[in-house]
Amino acid sequence: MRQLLNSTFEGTLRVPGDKSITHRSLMLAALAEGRTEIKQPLKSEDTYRTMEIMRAIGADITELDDKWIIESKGHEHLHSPSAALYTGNSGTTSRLIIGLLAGVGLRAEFSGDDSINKRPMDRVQKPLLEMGADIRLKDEKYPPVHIFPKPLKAIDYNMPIASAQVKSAILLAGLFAEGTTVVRESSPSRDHSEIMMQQFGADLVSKDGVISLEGKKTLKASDVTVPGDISSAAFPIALAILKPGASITIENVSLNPTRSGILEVLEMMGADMHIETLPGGGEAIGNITASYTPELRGFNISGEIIPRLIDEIPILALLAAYSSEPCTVSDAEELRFKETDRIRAVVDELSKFGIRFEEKEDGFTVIPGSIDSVPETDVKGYHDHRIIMMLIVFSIVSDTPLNIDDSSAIDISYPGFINDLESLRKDA
Ligand SMILES: O=C(O)C1=C[C@@H](OP(=O)(O)O)[C@@H](O)[C@H](O)C1
Ligand SMILES: C=C(OP(=O)(O)O)C(=O)O
Repeated sequence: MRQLLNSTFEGTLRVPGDKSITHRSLMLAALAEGRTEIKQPLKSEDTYRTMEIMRAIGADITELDDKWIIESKGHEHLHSPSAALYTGNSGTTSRLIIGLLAGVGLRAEFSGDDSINKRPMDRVQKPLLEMGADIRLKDEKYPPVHIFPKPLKAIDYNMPIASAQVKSAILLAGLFAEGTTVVRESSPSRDHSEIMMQQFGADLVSKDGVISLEGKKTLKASDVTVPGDISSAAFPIALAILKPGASITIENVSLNPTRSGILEVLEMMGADMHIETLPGGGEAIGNITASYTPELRGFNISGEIIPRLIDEIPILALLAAYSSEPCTVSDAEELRFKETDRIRAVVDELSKFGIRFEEKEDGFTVIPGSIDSVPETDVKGYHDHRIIMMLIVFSIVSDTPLNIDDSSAIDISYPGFINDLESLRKDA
């Protein structure tokens, strides 16, 4: 990483495929009858956990260089796994497979790594119990999760939190339930499951925050081309904005409005950024060019935008530290239930450099003007990919080595991160 210091960054990049879309395409391909090609999938720790689980329940998956081919005889031919499943560090795998396994009517048990085994699963269990599922949790909240086969009936569910993982688990179960499953959201969370279920032939309508899905319909295989992940793109974009002389274009990245809240905040901050939308159906895609912006304005975000940028808040905190005005994030208590408590992690690590925060239960305010000199410092990554990549961007922007205890978790979502930055490096 030290080779990235004292450089500037210029050029064009394609970030790896979208993690949320890759997980869902593996799951829907396993449930559908026929052959699905997933083009440009994200090959990362988290998506391999989903792949292994789809194999363990009977999907036939071939990995080629630039695509995965999934052949399945449909959900009726899937079977209970012969051993306990492992979801690693992946919240999306863990939450979504509860809905999928209960929906198909399989018997299974799973747990994950130390972080997953501390993340709440009762948020998914609750609506599924209402559907008639039999799901048991450790201490009524955590993995190991045990799922037993039971017939399901549709429910009408008001989402108590904005969570695409909970919504998707209900919809995956609803595919096989008797009746019409309805999910009501007050703030829109990412809608990849809805878009992809429609593509695979589900009878699903989504309008004004109400999603209705008819149960007991057979899915048909359908090819998926995975766009670049805007959550991964956020790191080189932030680098471009903060690093004098930098200008980076990210091509072919998801611009789905339920994911692109970060771009709205960068506009509020007055970042030098140009967005070009590309034609196509389904998921919105485009190219983003971001360039060094010497003066950044503040922001104050809360409410409906939060789920649309939830994974970008660690890197937004770094951008906020370089702003000339206060920056406030509220209504983001969900950050405390991610790979680590991301509010604590951001505040604890960035405070080491004199960056001043007012921490709240549901977010923080960053006080302007607090960065002056950045000394070489030991920092912690908490085995959280988003925290680690934020710290790496900070190190590069400040031209200061930051000694991160362990960077291996980058592979959870963006295995080629350092190489991609290296490819953009121009010696200063
Ligand atoms: O459904 C998904 O693919 C995801 C939903 C979000 O989690 P929540 O549903 O817990 O908000 C997000 O933080 C996570 O990275 C991926
Ligand atoms: C929170 C994340 O993922 P997951 O919930 O799938 O572990 C993330 O990718 O930032």
